[in-house]
Amino acid sequence: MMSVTSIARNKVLPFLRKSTKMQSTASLSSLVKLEEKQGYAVVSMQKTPVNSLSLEMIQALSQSLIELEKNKCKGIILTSACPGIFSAGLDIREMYQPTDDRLNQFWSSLQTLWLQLYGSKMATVALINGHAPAGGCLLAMCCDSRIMLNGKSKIGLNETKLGIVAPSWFKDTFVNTIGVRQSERALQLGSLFSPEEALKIGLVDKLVPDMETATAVAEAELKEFLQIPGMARYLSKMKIREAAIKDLSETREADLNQFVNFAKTDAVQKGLGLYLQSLAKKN
Ligand SMILES: CCCCCCCCCC/C=C/CC(=O)SCCNC(=O)CCNC(=O)[C@H](O)C(C)(C)COP(=O)(O)OP(=O)(O)OC[C@H]1O[C@@H](n2cnc3c(N)ncnc32)[C@H](O)[C@@H]1OP(=O)(O)O
Repeated sequence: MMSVTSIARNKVLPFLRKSTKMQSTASLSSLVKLEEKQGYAVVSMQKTPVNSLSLEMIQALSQSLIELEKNKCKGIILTSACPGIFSAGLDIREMYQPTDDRLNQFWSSLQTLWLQLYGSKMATVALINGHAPAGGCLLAMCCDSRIMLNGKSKIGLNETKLGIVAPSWFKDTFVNTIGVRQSERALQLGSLFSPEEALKIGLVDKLVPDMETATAVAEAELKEFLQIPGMARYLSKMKIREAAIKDLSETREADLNQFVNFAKTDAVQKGLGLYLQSLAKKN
């Protein structure tokens, strides 16, 4: 098995682990690119056009983290290869008129990815090089630090604008990042923030003017985290995150049932259908 450190610089890592529920190696590796750098890896989402988090995309991200941790990778920069978009969040088509089996797999895979990334022993930096609504914002918040490209992109948990409700673990991640009051307001309003606004409320840590600067700043940020003794850094992170992680770990089944029942209601299905139409009409 190839290790992250043994592959040639910038070479794409194949996905090697097999699982009955997981997609094939070829389909997963086309969605996420892993590049080895000196002592860390860049994880680029490359599901065109908008890195929507479909079941396959979620599993590809999960699989990447499994491989990286197995290969003793110490840190990652999570970013996007899609111009102008970090991630458009959950693939709305997964929730619209789904089959029960697929909807279950979809949500359960998302729970797994959140538990992996939010609780990762690796140091994690999100390089948010474009829009990051809802699930895209969640992915970024799972990281230890967020660098955002300044410009027209927006970031936030906009679920209520779609007539859906961010689950407790989305809320916990938000509260742990920006605090209770800002979260209460932004969750209700489904606020999407400009990079400047996101910086002001602590949703992102640094802004960068262009991609060249972004890469350098993200690398420097990751190195700062990696200079700290790993166990001390990880256990300190867990002091903040462990309650939320424990909560979902202990209530996964109930959370899954709640999501499935909620997603299948007529009101939610109608709302998602209209939202999909409005996205399609734009083009
Ligand atoms: C009682 C309590 C119980 C609680 C339990 C229930 C909990 C349920 C919670 C579920 C949580 C959901 C979290 C989410 O992530 S929902 C998704 C939210 N995402 C969005 O709102 C983003 C929508 N997209 C956009 O705003 C824009 O696309 C963009 C990201 C700003 C990019 O704009 P741009 O102009 O560049 O691109 P287009 O809009 O033209 O899009 C290109 C094509 O991509 C399709 N698209 C976009 N986003 C999505 C998406 N999220 N899922 C699927 N498809 C998407 C779009 O339709 C275009 O497709 P087309 O080319 O075929 O027209």
